Amino acid sequence: MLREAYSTSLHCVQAQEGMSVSPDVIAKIEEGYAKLQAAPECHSLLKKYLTKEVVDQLKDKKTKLGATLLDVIQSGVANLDSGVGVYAPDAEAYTLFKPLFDPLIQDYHNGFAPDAKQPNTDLGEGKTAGLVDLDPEGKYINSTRIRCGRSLQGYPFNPCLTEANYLEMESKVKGIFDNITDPELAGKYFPLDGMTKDVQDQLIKDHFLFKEGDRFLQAANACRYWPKGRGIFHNNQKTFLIWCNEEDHLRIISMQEGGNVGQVLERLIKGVKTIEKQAPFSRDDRLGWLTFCPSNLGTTVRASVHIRLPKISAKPDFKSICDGLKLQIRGIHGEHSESEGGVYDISNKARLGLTEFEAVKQMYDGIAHLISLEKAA
Ligand SMILES: Nc1ncnc2c1ncn2[C@@H]1O[C@H](COP(=O)(O)OP(=O)(O)OP(=O)(O)O)[C@@H](O)[C@H]1O
Ligand SMILES: NC(=[NH2+])NCCC[C@H](N)C(=O)O
Repeated sequence: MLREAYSTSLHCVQAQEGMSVSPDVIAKIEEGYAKLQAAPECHSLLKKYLTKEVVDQLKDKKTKLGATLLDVIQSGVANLDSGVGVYAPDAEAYTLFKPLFDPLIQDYHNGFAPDAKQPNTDLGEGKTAGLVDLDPEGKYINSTRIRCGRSLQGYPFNPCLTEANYLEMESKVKGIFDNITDPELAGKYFPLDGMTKDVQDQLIKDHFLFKEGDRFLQAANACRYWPKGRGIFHNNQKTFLIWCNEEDHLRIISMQEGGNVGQVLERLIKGVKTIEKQAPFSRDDRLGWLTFCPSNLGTTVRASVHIRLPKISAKPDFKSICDGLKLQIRGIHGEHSESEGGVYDISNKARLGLTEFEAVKQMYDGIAHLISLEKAA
Protein backbone atom coordinates (compact mmCIF):
# COMPACT_ATOMS: atom_id res chain seq x y z
CA MET A 1 0.00 0.00 0.00
CA LEU A 2 2.78 2.38 1.02
CA ARG A 3 4.76 1.65 -2.07
CA GLU A 4 1.72 2.03 -4.32
CA ALA A 5 0.92 5.43 -2.92
CA TYR A 6 4.46 6.61 -3.54
CA SER A 7 5.26 4.81 -6.74
CA THR A 8 4.51 7.57 -9.20
CA SER A 9 5.85 10.50 -7.16
CA LEU A 10 8.22 12.90 -8.86
CA HIS A 11 10.87 12.31 -6.26
CA CYS A 12 10.53 8.60 -6.42
CA VAL A 13 11.18 8.74 -10.15
CA GLN A 14 14.28 10.83 -9.46
CA ALA A 15 15.32 8.42 -6.72
CA GLN A 16 15.15 5.52 -9.13
CA GLU A 17 17.57 7.34 -11.40
CA GLY A 18 20.27 7.16 -8.73
CA MET A 19 20.70 7.95 -5.10
CA SER A 20 23.24 10.76 -5.42
CA VAL A 21 22.14 14.39 -5.36
CA SER A 22 22.80 16.12 -8.68
CA PRO A 23 25.50 18.84 -8.83
CA ASP A 24 22.81 21.23 -9.99
CA VAL A 25 20.80 20.70 -6.77
CA ILE A 26 23.93 20.98 -4.61
CA ALA A 27 24.76 24.28 -6.35
CA LYS A 28 21.23 25.57 -5.61
CA ILE A 29 21.57 24.60 -1.93
CA GLU A 30 24.88 26.48 -1.72
CA GLU A 31 23.39 29.50 -3.52
CA GLY A 32 20.48 29.42 -1.08
CA TYR A 33 22.84 29.42 1.88
CA ALA A 34 24.78 32.36 0.41
CA LYS A 35 21.53 34.28 -0.29
CA LEU A 36 20.39 33.90 3.33
CA GLN A 37 23.78 34.95 4.67
CA ALA A 38 23.79 38.04 2.46
CA ALA A 39 20.31 39.17 3.59
CA PRO A 40 20.37 41.29 6.76
CA GLU A 41 16.56 41.62 6.56
CA CYS A 42 16.12 37.84 6.94
CA HIS A 43 15.49 36.63 10.49
CA SER A 44 14.10 33.15 9.85
CA LEU A 45 14.89 30.10 11.93
CA LEU A 46 16.19 28.60 8.69
CA LYS A 47 18.85 31.28 8.44
CA LYS A 48 19.73 30.84 12.10
CA TYR A 49 20.27 27.08 11.89
CA LEU A 50 21.46 26.53 8.31
CA THR A 51 25.16 26.89 9.11
CA LYS A 52 27.94 26.11 6.67
CA GLU A 53 28.61 22.89 8.63
CA VAL A 54 24.96 21.83 8.33
CA VAL A 55 24.97 22.55 4.58
CA ASP A 56 28.11 20.47 4.10
CA GLN A 57 26.76 17.64 6.22
CA LEU A 58 23.37 17.45 4.47
CA LYS A 59 23.71 18.70 0.90
CA ASP A 60 24.30 15.27 -0.62
CA LYS A 61 21.56 13.43 1.28
CA LYS A 62 18.32 12.18 -0.24
CA THR A 63 15.28 10.54 1.36
CA LYS A 64 14.01 7.26 -0.08
CA LEU A 65 11.48 9.28 -2.04
CA GLY A 66 14.28 11.43 -3.46
CA ALA A 67 13.75 14.61 -1.42
CA THR A 68 16.85 16.72 -0.78
CA LEU A 69 17.88 19.59 1.48
CA LEU A 70 16.76 21.89 -1.33
CA ASP A 71 13.18 20.66 -0.91
CA VAL A 72 13.45 21.46 2.80
CA ILE A 73 14.85 24.99 2.48
CA GLN A 74 13.56 26.37 -0.81
CA SER A 75 10.54 28.19 0.64
CA GLY A 76 12.64 30.06 3.19
CA VAL A 77 15.25 30.88 0.55
CA ALA A 78 12.61 32.29 -1.82
CA ASN A 79 10.76 34.11 0.99
CA LEU A 80 13.30 35.97 3.10
CA ASP A 81 10.50 37.21 5.37
CA SER A 82 9.73 33.65 6.52
CA GLY A 83 9.52 33.13 10.25
CA VAL A 84 10.40 29.44 10.05
CA GLY A 85 11.47 28.86 6.42
CA VAL A 86 11.52 25.05 6.16
CA TYR A 87 9.09 22.22 5.39
CA ALA A 88 9.51 18.44 5.49
CA PRO A 89 8.78 16.98 2.05
CA ASP A 90 8.23 13.57 3.63
CA ALA A 91 8.32 12.05 7.12
CA GLU A 92 11.85 10.69 6.66
CA ALA A 93 13.15 14.24 6.16
CA TYR A 94 12.68 14.91 9.89
CA THR A 95 15.31 12.27 10.70
CA LEU A 96 17.58 12.49 7.66
CA PHE A 97 17.91 16.28 7.98
CA LYS A 98 17.95 16.26 11.80
CA PRO A 99 20.99 18.57 12.13
CA LEU A 100 18.80 21.33 10.68
CA PHE A 101 15.37 20.31 12.02
CA ASP A 102 16.29 19.46 15.63
CA PRO A 103 17.70 22.83 16.75
CA LEU A 104 15.02 24.66 14.79
CA ILE A 105 12.27 22.59 16.44
CA GLN A 106 13.88 23.18 19.85
CA ASP A 107 13.91 26.93 19.24
CA TYR A 108 10.31 27.11 17.97
CA HIS A 109 8.70 24.76 20.51
CA ASN A 110 9.86 26.14 23.88
CA GLY A 111 13.10 24.16 24.09
CA PHE A 112 11.82 20.74 22.93
CA ALA A 113 15.22 18.99 23.02
CA PRO A 114 16.51 16.41 20.51
CA ASP A 115 15.94 13.67 23.10
CA ALA A 116 12.52 14.96 24.21
CA LYS A 117 9.38 13.00 23.41
CA GLN A 118 5.88 14.21 22.66
CA PRO A 119 3.48 13.09 25.44
CA ASN A 120 0.54 10.84 24.67
CA THR A 121 -2.49 12.46 23.11
CA ASP A 122 -4.82 14.15 25.58
CA LEU A 123 -7.38 16.21 23.75
CA GLY A 124 -9.02 17.19 27.01
CA GLU A 125 -11.96 14.80 27.12
CA GLY A 126 -13.88 15.32 30.33
CA LYS A 127 -12.07 18.59 31.05
CA THR A 128 -13.80 21.04 28.73
CA ALA A 129 -16.35 22.17 31.34
CA GLY A 130 -13.49 23.84 33.20
CA LEU A 131 -12.89 26.14 30.24
CA VAL A 132 -15.69 28.58 31.03
CA ASP A 133 -16.47 31.43 28.64
CA LEU A 134 -13.52 33.86 28.63
CA ASP A 135 -15.72 36.82 27.77
CA PRO A 136 -19.33 36.22 28.86
CA GLU A 137 -20.28 39.85 28.21
CA GLY A 138 -18.92 39.76 24.66
CA LYS A 139 -16.77 42.83 25.14
CA TYR A 140 -13.44 41.58 23.80
CA ILE A 141 -13.64 38.29 21.92
CA ASN A 142 -15.28 38.08 18.49
CA SER A 143 -14.70 34.38 17.94
CA THR A 144 -12.78 31.30 19.05
CA ARG A 145 -11.23 28.64 16.84
CA ILE A 146 -9.24 25.48 17.52
CA ARG A 147 -7.65 23.52 14.71
CA CYS A 148 -5.46 20.49 14.45
CA GLY A 149 -3.70 18.87 11.49
CA ARG A 150 -3.52 15.23 10.48
CA SER A 151 -1.60 13.31 7.81
CA LEU A 152 -3.03 10.16 6.29
CA GLN A 153 -0.85 7.12 6.77
CA GLY A 154 0.69 5.88 3.53
CA TYR A 155 1.10 9.25 1.84
CA PRO A 156 4.03 11.70 1.94
CA PHE A 157 3.57 15.46 2.23
CA ASN A 158 2.65 17.90 -0.55
CA PRO A 159 5.85 18.11 -2.62
CA CYS A 160 5.98 14.33 -3.05
CA LEU A 161 2.29 13.82 -3.88
CA THR A 162 1.18 13.04 -7.41
CA GLU A 163 -2.04 14.24 -8.98
CA ALA A 164 -3.37 10.70 -8.61
CA ASN A 165 -2.46 10.74 -4.89
CA TYR A 166 -4.36 14.00 -4.38
CA LEU A 167 -7.48 12.70 -6.09
CA GLU A 168 -7.35 9.38 -4.28
CA MET A 169 -6.91 11.06 -0.89
CA GLU A 170 -9.77 13.45 -1.59
CA SER A 171 -12.05 10.63 -2.56
CA LYS A 172 -11.12 8.65 0.58
CA VAL A 173 -11.78 11.52 2.96
CA LYS A 174 -14.95 12.53 1.15
CA GLY A 175 -16.21 8.99 1.80
CA ILE A 176 -15.43 9.47 5.48
CA PHE A 177 -17.20 12.84 5.59
CA ASP A 178 -20.28 11.29 3.95
CA ASN A 179 -20.44 8.81 6.87
CA ILE A 180 -20.65 11.48 9.57
CA THR A 181 -24.07 11.11 11.18
CA ASP A 182 -23.78 13.17 14.38
CA PRO A 183 -26.21 16.07 13.74
CA GLU A 184 -23.79 18.62 15.19
CA LEU A 185 -21.01 17.57 12.82
CA ALA A 186 -22.69 16.27 9.67
CA GLY A 187 -22.34 18.38 6.56
CA LYS A 188 -21.08 18.45 2.99
CA TYR A 189 -17.75 18.44 1.17
CA PHE A 190 -17.12 21.26 -1.31
CA PRO A 191 -14.25 20.63 -3.73
CA LEU A 192 -12.22 23.69 -4.69
CA ASP A 193 -12.15 22.44 -8.25
CA GLY A 194 -15.35 23.86 -9.72
CA MET A 195 -16.17 26.19 -6.81
CA THR A 196 -17.16 29.65 -8.08
CA LYS A 197 -14.79 32.50 -7.30
CA ASP A 198 -17.58 34.29 -5.42
CA VAL A 199 -18.24 31.35 -3.11
CA GLN A 200 -14.51 30.80 -2.55
CA ASP A 201 -13.86 34.49 -1.81
CA GLN A 202 -16.78 34.66 0.61
CA LEU A 203 -15.59 31.55 2.50
CA ILE A 204 -12.10 33.07 2.77
CA LYS A 205 -13.44 36.45 3.83
CA ASP A 206 -15.57 34.81 6.54
CA HIS A 207 -12.46 33.01 7.89
CA PHE A 208 -13.69 29.54 6.98
CA LEU A 209 -11.46 28.59 4.04
CA PHE A 210 -7.70 28.65 3.46
CA LYS A 211 -6.44 31.44 1.25
CA GLU A 212 -5.37 31.06 -2.35
CA GLY A 213 -1.80 31.40 -3.61
CA ASP A 214 0.20 31.21 -0.36
CA ARG A 215 3.70 32.11 -1.61
CA PHE A 216 5.38 30.17 1.23
CA LEU A 217 3.59 26.97 0.23
CA GLN A 218 4.03 27.64 -3.48
CA ALA A 219 7.80 27.97 -3.12
CA ALA A 220 7.84 24.71 -1.16
CA ASN A 221 6.26 22.95 -4.15
CA ALA A 222 3.15 22.37 -2.09
CA CYS A 223 0.56 23.73 -4.53
CA ARG A 224 1.04 21.45 -7.51
CA TYR A 225 -2.12 20.44 -9.43
CA TRP A 226 -4.09 23.08 -7.48
CA PRO A 227 -7.12 23.07 -7.13
CA LYS A 228 -7.23 19.31 -7.74
CA GLY A 229 -7.79 17.30 -4.58
CA ARG A 230 -8.32 20.39 -2.44
CA GLY A 231 -11.54 21.36 -0.73
CA ILE A 232 -13.51 22.03 2.42
CA PHE A 233 -16.07 20.06 4.38
CA HIS A 234 -18.35 21.93 6.74
CA ASN A 235 -21.51 21.46 8.77
CA ASN A 236 -24.51 23.73 8.17
CA GLN A 237 -23.57 26.18 10.91
CA LYS A 238 -19.93 26.31 9.74
CA THR A 239 -18.79 25.48 13.26
CA PHE A 240 -17.10 22.21 12.28
CA LEU A 241 -14.88 22.33 9.21
CA ILE A 242 -12.20 20.20 7.60
CA TRP A 243 -9.71 21.44 5.03
CA CYS A 244 -8.50 18.85 2.56
CA ASN A 245 -4.96 18.92 1.11
CA GLU A 246 -3.99 22.51 1.69
CA GLU A 247 -0.83 22.64 3.82
CA ASP A 248 -1.60 19.33 5.55
CA HIS A 249 -3.65 16.40 4.34
CA LEU A 250 -6.36 17.39 6.81
CA ARG A 251 -6.97 20.36 9.02
CA ILE A 252 -9.81 19.70 11.44
CA ILE A 253 -11.38 22.89 12.77
CA SER A 254 -13.98 23.86 15.35
CA MET A 255 -15.00 27.52 15.61
CA GLN A 256 -17.83 29.74 16.76
CA GLU A 257 -18.59 33.29 17.75
CA GLY A 258 -17.69 34.45 21.27
CA GLY A 259 -15.24 33.17 23.84
CA ASN A 260 -16.61 29.79 24.88
CA VAL A 261 -13.40 27.79 24.50
CA GLY A 262 -14.88 24.73 26.27
CA GLN A 263 -17.68 24.37 23.71
CA VAL A 264 -15.27 24.80 20.80
CA LEU A 265 -12.89 22.17 22.19
CA GLU A 266 -15.73 19.76 22.99
CA ARG A 267 -16.85 19.86 19.35
CA LEU A 268 -13.29 19.44 18.07
CA ILE A 269 -12.76 16.37 20.25
CA LYS A 270 -15.99 14.83 18.95
CA GLY A 271 -14.92 15.60 15.37
CA VAL A 272 -11.40 14.24 15.68
CA LYS A 273 -12.64 11.04 17.30
CA THR A 274 -15.23 10.56 14.57
CA ILE A 275 -12.71 10.99 11.76
CA GLU A 276 -9.89 8.95 13.32
CA LYS A 277 -12.18 5.96 13.67
CA GLN A 278 -12.17 5.73 9.89
CA ALA A 279 -8.72 6.99 8.90
CA PRO A 280 -5.33 5.95 10.26
CA PHE A 281 -3.09 8.99 10.79
CA SER A 282 0.74 9.25 10.82
CA ARG A 283 2.20 9.65 14.28
CA ASP A 284 5.85 9.57 15.28
CA ASP A 285 6.92 8.38 18.69
CA ARG A 286 9.09 11.43 19.30
CA LEU A 287 7.42 14.14 17.22
CA GLY A 288 3.77 13.23 17.74
CA TRP A 289 1.28 13.83 14.92
CA LEU A 290 3.29 14.48 11.77
CA THR A 291 2.79 17.61 9.72
CA PHE A 292 4.39 19.26 6.69
CA CYS A 293 5.72 22.23 8.70
CA PRO A 294 7.82 21.64 11.81
CA SER A 295 5.94 24.45 13.58
CA ASN A 296 2.84 22.25 13.66
CA LEU A 297 4.30 18.96 14.94
CA GLY A 298 3.20 17.27 18.15
CA THR A 299 -0.29 18.30 19.10
CA THR A 300 -0.78 20.25 15.82
CA VAL A 301 -3.14 22.40 17.87
CA ARG A 302 -3.54 26.10 17.26
CA ALA A 303 -6.21 27.53 19.56
CA SER A 304 -6.97 31.15 18.81
CA VAL A 305 -9.31 34.00 19.56
CA HIS A 306 -10.12 37.04 17.47
CA ILE A 307 -9.88 39.68 20.13
CA ARG A 308 -10.02 43.46 20.65
CA LEU A 309 -7.72 44.81 23.33
CA PRO A 310 -7.52 48.49 22.36
CA LYS A 311 -5.62 49.71 25.40
CA ILE A 312 -2.89 47.13 25.87
CA SER A 313 -2.41 46.38 22.16
CA ALA A 314 -1.45 50.04 21.65
CA LYS A 315 1.43 49.72 24.11
CA PRO A 316 4.95 49.06 22.81
CA ASP A 317 5.41 46.03 25.05
CA PHE A 318 2.28 44.21 23.80
CA LYS A 319 4.31 41.71 21.78
CA SER A 320 6.71 41.00 24.61
CA ILE A 321 3.79 40.47 27.02
CA CYS A 322 2.33 37.94 24.56
CA ASP A 323 5.76 36.29 24.10
CA GLY A 324 6.01 35.92 27.88
CA LEU A 325 2.62 34.19 27.92
CA LYS A 326 3.81 31.88 25.08
CA LEU A 327 1.21 33.43 22.78
CA GLN A 328 1.55 34.32 19.10
CA ILE A 329 -0.08 37.38 17.53
CA ARG A 330 -1.42 37.24 13.96
CA GLY A 331 -3.53 39.60 11.88
CA ILE A 332 -7.22 39.34 11.15
CA HIS A 333 -6.83 37.17 8.02
CA GLY A 334 -4.42 34.78 9.68
CA GLU A 335 -0.75 34.23 9.28
CA HIS A 336 1.23 36.92 7.48
CA SER A 337 -1.75 39.33 7.59
CA GLU A 338 -2.27 42.58 9.49
CA SER A 339 -4.69 43.50 12.26
CA GLU A 340 -7.78 45.39 11.09
CA GLY A 341 -10.10 47.46 13.26
CA GLY A 342 -7.97 46.62 16.31
CA VAL A 343 -8.79 42.90 16.07
CA TYR A 344 -5.92 40.45 16.60
CA ASP A 345 -5.69 36.68 16.20
CA ILE A 346 -3.95 35.47 19.35
CA SER A 347 -3.08 31.79 19.84
CA ASN A 348 -0.76 29.36 21.57
CA LYS A 349 2.60 29.32 19.77
CA ALA A 350 4.13 25.95 20.68
CA ARG A 351 2.43 22.74 19.64
CA LEU A 352 5.11 20.18 20.54
CA GLY A 353 6.21 18.95 23.99
CA LEU A 354 2.85 19.42 25.66
CA THR A 355 -0.56 17.75 25.38
CA GLU A 356 -3.38 19.03 23.21
CA PHE A 357 -5.30 20.10 26.30
CA GLU A 358 -2.23 21.94 27.64
CA ALA A 359 -1.85 23.75 24.29
CA VAL A 360 -5.45 24.95 24.49
CA LYS A 361 -4.98 25.85 28.16
CA GLN A 362 -1.91 27.92 27.27
CA MET A 363 -4.09 30.06 25.02
CA TYR A 364 -6.95 30.07 27.57
CA ASP A 365 -4.83 31.19 30.53
CA GLY A 366 -2.90 33.70 28.44
CA ILE A 367 -6.04 35.32 27.05
CA ALA A 368 -7.63 35.45 30.52
CA HIS A 369 -4.53 37.30 31.68
CA LEU A 370 -4.57 39.73 28.72
CA ILE A 371 -8.24 40.53 29.39
CA SER A 372 -7.43 41.24 33.04
CA LEU A 373 -4.63 43.61 31.93
CA GLU A 374 -7.00 45.35 29.50
CA LYS A 375 -9.61 45.80 32.24
CA ALA A 376 -7.01 47.28 34.57
CA ALA A 377 -5.41 49.58 31.95
N1 LIG B 1 -10.37 32.77 16.49
C1 LIG B 1 -10.67 32.88 15.19
N2 LIG B 1 -11.88 33.29 14.80
C2 LIG B 1 -12.23 33.39 13.50
N3 LIG B 1 -11.39 33.09 12.50
C3 LIG B 1 -10.16 32.68 12.83
C4 LIG B 1 -9.74 32.56 14.18
N4 LIG B 1 -8.45 32.14 14.18
C5 LIG B 1 -8.10 32.01 12.90
N5 LIG B 1 -9.10 32.33 12.07
C6 LIG B 1 -9.13 32.34 10.62
O1 LIG B 1 -8.71 31.09 10.12
C7 LIG B 1 -8.15 31.25 8.83
C8 LIG B 1 -6.82 30.53 8.78
O2 LIG B 1 -5.87 31.20 9.54
P1 LIG B 1 -4.34 30.85 9.51
O3 LIG B 1 -3.95 30.43 8.15
O4 LIG B 1 -3.57 31.92 10.19
O5 LIG B 1 -4.24 29.69 10.54
P2 LIG B 1 -4.29 28.15 10.57
O6 LIG B 1 -5.51 27.60 9.93
O7 LIG B 1 -4.12 27.89 12.01
O8 LIG B 1 -3.09 27.61 9.72
P3 LIG B 1 -1.58 27.99 9.53
O9 LIG B 1 -1.00 28.18 10.89
O10 LIG B 1 -1.05 26.82 8.82
O11 LIG B 1 -1.55 29.23 8.70
C9 LIG B 1 -8.02 32.76 8.63
O12 LIG B 1 -9.10 33.22 7.86
C10 LIG B 1 -8.14 33.29 10.02
O13 LIG B 1 -8.61 34.62 10.10
N1 LIG C 1 1.45 27.68 8.33
C1 LIG C 1 2.63 27.49 8.82
N2 LIG C 1 3.22 26.35 8.67
N3 LIG C 1 3.21 28.48 9.46
C2 LIG C 1 4.55 28.53 9.91
C3 LIG C 1 5.55 28.93 8.87
C4 LIG C 1 5.06 29.58 7.61
C5 LIG C 1 6.14 30.06 6.65
N4 LIG C 1 6.83 28.96 6.05
C6 LIG C 1 7.13 30.93 7.41
O1 LIG C 1 8.21 30.47 7.67
O2 LIG C 1 6.82 32.05 7.74
